[in-house]
Amino acid sequence: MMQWFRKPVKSVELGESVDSEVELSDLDLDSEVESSDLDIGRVTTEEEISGPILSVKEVHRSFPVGGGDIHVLKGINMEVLPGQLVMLRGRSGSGKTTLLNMLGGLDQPTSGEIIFSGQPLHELSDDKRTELRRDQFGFIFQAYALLPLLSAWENVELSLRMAGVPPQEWKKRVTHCLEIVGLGKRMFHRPNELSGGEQQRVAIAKAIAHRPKLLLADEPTANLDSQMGAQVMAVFKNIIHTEQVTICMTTHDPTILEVADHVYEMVDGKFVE
Ligand SMILES: Nc1ncnc2c1ncn2[C@@H]1O[C@H](COP(=O)(O)OP(=O)(O)OP(=O)(O)O)[C@@H](O)[C@H]1O
Repeated sequence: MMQWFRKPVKSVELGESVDSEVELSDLDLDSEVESSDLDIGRVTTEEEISGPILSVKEVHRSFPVGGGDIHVLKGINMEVLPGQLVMLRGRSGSGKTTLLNMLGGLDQPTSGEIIFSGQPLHELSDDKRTELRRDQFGFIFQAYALLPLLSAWENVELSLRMAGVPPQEWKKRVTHCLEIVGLGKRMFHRPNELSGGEQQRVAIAKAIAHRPKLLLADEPTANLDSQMGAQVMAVFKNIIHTEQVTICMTTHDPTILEVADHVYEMVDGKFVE
């Protein structure tokens, strides 16, 4: 059995510099987890001591372009442990999104292995990968992917409906998810009645509603100012505890790196130290 340790991380300060658009008191972080828990000491589960949730071995990805091949990923190796927040950092075009798509089963490597919770993603049929994505993965993209005519509540409910969660569970789960992202008082607002940071937090609630094991986020703070970005990161740290989710995300933003358990620096399709 492999034992692992969490690197102590600095949590995002939630109580400072409140701006007018976002009420930080909305963040009900203390209802289920003490703020001090954001840094340290939580109970290690059986799964955590049993090894990585995601294991990537020698992954390459090429795309056919104009009669030739463009080699985008050039031998990626990584391991993600349950409950970690892992960031992929690198310049535009370095291959971050290509890798994230692969980790989420949206694309297949040209060669190499991706093992998720013991299952070889790279060998699964399209149908099996679709099923896995629906049940065990959550996705957050830069553009919030919220339906503009639906309220925050309805947007989150829709994702439960699509995941096949029984209707009698929707109300409790939608309320819970919106509360843990700090939107208990904004549940019936439509996206255009919310700030960018709030919309991104609805997108997080939507992505975790069906209780995924792995959350994949592509530049989740890219369109946000630094305060809103910090709030999104605080929500990420919180849901790792409350929802037992593992998070892999891409970023350009050097100011949020300190909340990561591990940062992989990507240059031209490879990780560098
Ligand atoms: N389907 C594809 N066909 C051809 N080339 C592709 C394809 N997908 C990605 N690429 C190329 O792979 C390289 C890496 O793209 P990728 O989107 O992964 O970079 P990135 O690091 O996420 O960049 P950004 O930070 O700008 O989003 C780019 O040069 C891109 O043009």
